[in-house]
Order: sequence, then structure tokens, then C-alpha cells
Amino acid sequence: MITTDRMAAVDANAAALGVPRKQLMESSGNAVAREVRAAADPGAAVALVCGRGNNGGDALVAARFLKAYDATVHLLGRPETIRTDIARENWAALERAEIPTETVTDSADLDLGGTSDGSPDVVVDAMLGSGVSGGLREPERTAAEAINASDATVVAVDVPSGVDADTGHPTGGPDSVAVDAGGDAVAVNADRVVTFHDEKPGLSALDATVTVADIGIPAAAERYVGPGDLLGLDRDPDSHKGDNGEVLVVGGGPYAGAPTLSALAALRAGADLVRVACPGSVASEVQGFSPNLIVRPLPGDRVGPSHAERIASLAAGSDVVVLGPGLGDGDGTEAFVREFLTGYAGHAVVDADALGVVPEVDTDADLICTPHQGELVGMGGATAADPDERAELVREFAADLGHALLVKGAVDVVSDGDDVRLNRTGNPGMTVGGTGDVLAGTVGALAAVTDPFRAAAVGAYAVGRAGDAAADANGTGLVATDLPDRLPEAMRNE
Ligand SMILES: NC(=O)C1=CN([C@@H]2O[C@H](COP(=O)(O)OP(=O)(O)OC[C@H]3O[C@@H](n4cnc5c(N)ncnc54)[C@H](O)[C@@H]3O)[C@@H](O)[C@H]2O)[C@@H](O)CC1
Ligand SMILES: [K+]
Repeated sequence: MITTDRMAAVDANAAALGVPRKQLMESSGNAVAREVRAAADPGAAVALVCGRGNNGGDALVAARFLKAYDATVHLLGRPETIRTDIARENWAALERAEIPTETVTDSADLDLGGTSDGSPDVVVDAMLGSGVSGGLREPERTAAEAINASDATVVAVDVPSGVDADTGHPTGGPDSVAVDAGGDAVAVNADRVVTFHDEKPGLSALDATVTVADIGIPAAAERYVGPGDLLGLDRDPDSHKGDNGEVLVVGGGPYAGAPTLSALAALRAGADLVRVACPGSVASEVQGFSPNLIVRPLPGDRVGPSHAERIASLAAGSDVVVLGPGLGDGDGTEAFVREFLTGYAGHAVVDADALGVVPEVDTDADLICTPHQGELVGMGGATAADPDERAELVREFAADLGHALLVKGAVDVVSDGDDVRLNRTGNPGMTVGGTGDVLAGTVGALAAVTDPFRAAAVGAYAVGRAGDAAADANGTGLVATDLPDRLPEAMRNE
């Protein structure tokens, strides 16, 4: 089962793996033709009704695979307005190949052709797929009514046009129906749906036969975090200060650099405001690193249980707490972490010396734990040499803990106890001190704007990518301070 957003991510990841969308479209078109063959014998009249996006493009490809049929392509709109290069290229290929095409500029004129009673044997609905937004507009709306009125077997490409693949309901929902002077929501009523790569949540509710076609998307496009996973994290242009994340880093004492690295990474990963709660003994040192940081000094030279209340009140004003960088393993550290987490019900990234408390603490918080393999074992988890086996062990341990895990390694493993994703960006130069602090801060910033699993997966990917850029510049001489400034580039979805 795959949602529309996840499908877009996987599709972009496939392209990054060297399987571009045009290649996938060739497979999709082939699968559509196979579905037509299953629905009607050679010689049957087939009307392919195509929109101007890639859903239409799939049917433009299918037309080349239907030589044994009396097939006609109906393009809804002028060819110059086809919206994607790959669909346009497939349209041009049809024209040059002299495959019958018709352009329909007024859908009231749409003539599906076919037998004497006015219906073809098969209509392929390739008007709109996963790119639909809102209720059907013209010319697709009238065309959908014409398709529904015909006696033909209707084969929908990917999803019936006007149906939301995630819910099975008409797109746009009640609001779009209300603003639409035409009245009730319109969607194509399909007999068969040929959908791509995986089942879609909304299709099982339809009264249609659903076929899932393998279009050659590699399993790695789902398994490994890729540039597609960055899609949809863009900032709302109307957002205000604080809307894009307020992060509280709690750490420092024996160290001043670690909380600073986390905080700077959180800022570069997109957080609006980052506060650092650290012992007064290191507060001015932390502040001295950057005027972008808001430092909240705590009395003394170590964070301890006496600070739990103050930190809880700072945490209440933040979206995410990053707990652990540079806290050290002094006597009071564990007691503080235990006390804080017991009373906390928000989101937190837990790293370094704070990790040991997680398995035994009773908390309502949603945690993302970022251990390396040694720390994972220290927490009671297990590891293995075989990556698949390791992934399964991490998933099971995350399920036991009830928290998300990001287990660092040459290949990082991320799980929320349900899904598992692997990350293979990064390089051996990143074993240098401080990169884990950068990762914790990055994940913290992301956890303010997306779910814990995705925050961990994207954070691992982005920090690894920043590390790869730093290694290009500095080789194995890279240092952790090379990473934060490279995060914005690493988080571009290309
Ligand atoms: N992995 C993938 O994502 C793949 C996708 N493919 C096909 O590509 C499709 C998605 O293509 P696109 O993203 O180009 O999107 P669509 O072809 O679904 O829609 C494209 C355009 O329709 C217009 N539109 C949106 N809502 C509308 C409405 N309510 N009324 C009228 N017009 C509307 C918009 O201008 C939009 O750009 C999939 O459904 C599938 O058929 C396949 O070719 C191969 C792989
Ligand atoms: K469709």
C-alpha cells in the first residue's frame, strides 16, 4: 500500500537511482495496453482519453502497444499545452508514427467513436492521476460524464479520474462540490483500474477490478532514503517566525562544542528559533560561537535533576527538545534525564549520554533515539553484520521501546517499529567527533515540521550528504564544523 505523497518520493528516488520517469512511463503504458488486451479482443474499438499530464502520457505510450486494436487517442486540450516534457515527447512520437490522434478543445465535442450504438468497446481513462487537485474541472468534467454515459468497459490509468487515490472519495471533497456551480462531484466510474508499483489506499473501496503493475521501480527507491524523501518539506510562504520550528538543545557542561554544533545544525536545517539550555559555566562560550543562538544558562557546571523544572518550562515553549549533546556522564545526568522525560509529553531527540535512560523510563514523550551501534547494544538492542538482519533487529527494538530509532553506521538504519528505511549517504571521514551532535540537531529541526520517522530518515540523509560535500572539499580531514553550513544545499530535493 502506498500513498500519493510517498509514491512521488519513491518516483524521484528511482530517478536518482538512474531509472528516469520516462522509462517508468514506458512501463506504465505497456501495462495499460496489457489491461486493454485483458478487457477486449484484438480488433475492438478503443478510445484513449488523455489529459495533458503524465497520466495522459501513460496512455499515449499505450497507444503504441495497441496495434492490433482500432485505437484512437483523444487529447483533451491543445498539444502545445501538454504539461510535461515526457508526455509531449510521447505525443510527438504518435504523430510521427501516424497513429490516429484527435485533439478535443471543447469536451462537449468529445466523440468516443466506436460501434453503431455510439460507444467504443473500451475507454481508457487517462485524464488525471495522482496530480489531481480539487474537484474535476473542464474539460475533464464533461469528458468524465461522457465516459460514464457510454456502454464501454472503462479502464482507468492509475486511479479513476476525479478519485482521490488516498481516500477513494471524489477529489476536492465537500468544499469543491459546494463551490462548483455544476453540483455534485464527478469522477470516472471505472470497471478496471491498472495502478502502478503498489496498491493505493483508496482503490479497494471502488467497485472495480484493480491490477497492480510492476513498472520497474527498484526496491532500493523505497528502502533507501533519497532526494524524493525531501519533497514536501518546503516552507509555507505565509509562515511566521516560529512556525518552522522552535528547538531546545539541552546539553553541555563538560563540553561546550557539542550543544553548539547541534544548535547550529538545527538552524541550518531550517528551525526558526534555537535555544540552548546549558550550565552557566559554558554559557558564554556557547554564545560566543554564534549570535544566532539564544542561550539559557543553568546554575552550576553540570546539568542535573535540580534543573528539570526549568528545562520543562523551556521545553513547553519549544516544538522539539534535543537531549544529550555534551551532557557527559556525570552523576546527575541520568537522574536529570529520567526526571525530565518522566514529566515530558512532547517530541525529543535523545543522543549520547542521555540514551541509557530511555529503555527504563516511563514517558509519554515521542522520542527519536540516535545511538551508534555500541550505544544501541548498551540500551539492550542487538546488531548484526548482515544489513537486512540488522534492519529487522532495529525495527523490533524500536517496536519494543515504542520510540523511533536512528542507528548510525556506515549504513544508517531508521525505524519507528513499523517501517524501516536505510541511509547510505556519508563517508568514513565522518567518524570524527561532533558529527553525531550535528545529526541530533538536524533531526531535531526536522522533527518540528514532520513525523519522527521521516525526520530521522531525512536527517540522516541530509547530514550524510553534507558530509560527502565536506569530504569533497577536505577529504578525511573534514571536521564537524564543516557540516552545518552545507546542510541547506544537502536538503535541496535534487
Ligand atoms: N511513479 C510515478 O509517480 C509515475 C507516474 N506516472 C503517471 O503519472 C501520473 C501523475 O502525473 P502528473 O503528476 O503529471 O499528474 P496528472 O496527469 O494526474 O495531472 C496533471 C495536471 O492536471 C491538472 N489538474 C489537476 N487537478 C485538476 C482538476 N481537478 N481538474 C482538471 N485538471 C486538473 C493540473 O494542471 C496538473 O498539472 C500518475 O497518475 C501516473 O499515471 C507514470 O507515468 C509512471 C510513474
Ligand atoms: K486516470
